[in-house]
Amino acid sequence: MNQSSNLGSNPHCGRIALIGPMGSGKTTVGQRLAAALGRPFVDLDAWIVAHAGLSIPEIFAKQGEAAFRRLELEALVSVAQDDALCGCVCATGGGVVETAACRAQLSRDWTVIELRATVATLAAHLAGETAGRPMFRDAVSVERRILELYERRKSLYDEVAQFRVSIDGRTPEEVVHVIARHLQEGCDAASMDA
Ligand SMILES: Nc1ncnc2c1ncn2[C@@H]1O[C@H](COP(=O)(O)OP(=O)(O)OP(=O)(O)O)[C@@H](O)[C@H]1O
Ligand SMILES: O=C(O)C1=C[C@@H](O)[C@@H](O)[C@H](O)C1
Ligand SMILES: [Mg+2]
Repeated sequence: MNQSSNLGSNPHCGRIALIGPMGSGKTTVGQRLAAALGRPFVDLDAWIVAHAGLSIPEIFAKQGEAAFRRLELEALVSVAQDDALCGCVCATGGGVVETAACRAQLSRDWTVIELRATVATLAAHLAGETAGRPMFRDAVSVERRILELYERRKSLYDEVAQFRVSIDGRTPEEVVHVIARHLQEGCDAASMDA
């Protein structure tokens, strides 16, 4: 299924950014969506790790969260300016919306799609994977931290997202299908999927 020819009518339909909390499937869905659309895929977290030569926990530990957020902005801007990544699907990090300049960049140059999930779904997806993650450091419980982060970021996701997809009870392939259909409709459909 190569649908890239259907995406030209909307000025934002060049680059596609997936946003949403950790564990919502941005990387998993992003890879599959890019393959389905015949577009390049880029994962912002992986881009940062490759360019910094450090893992994300190492960046947080050695340079702090503010430095990570600067790298995240640098990564987003670089991807947006890279001709080889024209029309790419980009899986962002869960906290990309915390930086105002990232939100401005996303609003200006990207089709932004938010993946939404309940705390239970996110916790299930992250099971066994939260131990080394900086945002789960000192967390009382995984569920509590997921909720805290979501409450802090909810309005920020809302500010930049043009379309929202609930992933609860859907396979990655089903999520891809919902997004691809929305893009095919020229991004004009309702802002939340049915
Ligand atoms: N719709 C889905 N159904 C079932 N499992 C899923 C779904 N989406 C993602 N997963 C699983 O959840 C886990 C987290 O997915 P993924 O790494 O894609 O999330 P992410 O949003 O990129 O997270 P992060 O912000 O940490 O990068 C993976 O094990 C993945 O296989
Ligand atoms: O939610 C967050 O703040 C983060 C999410 C991950 O994707 C990484 O970008 C990093 O661990 C920070
Ligand atoms: Mg990811």
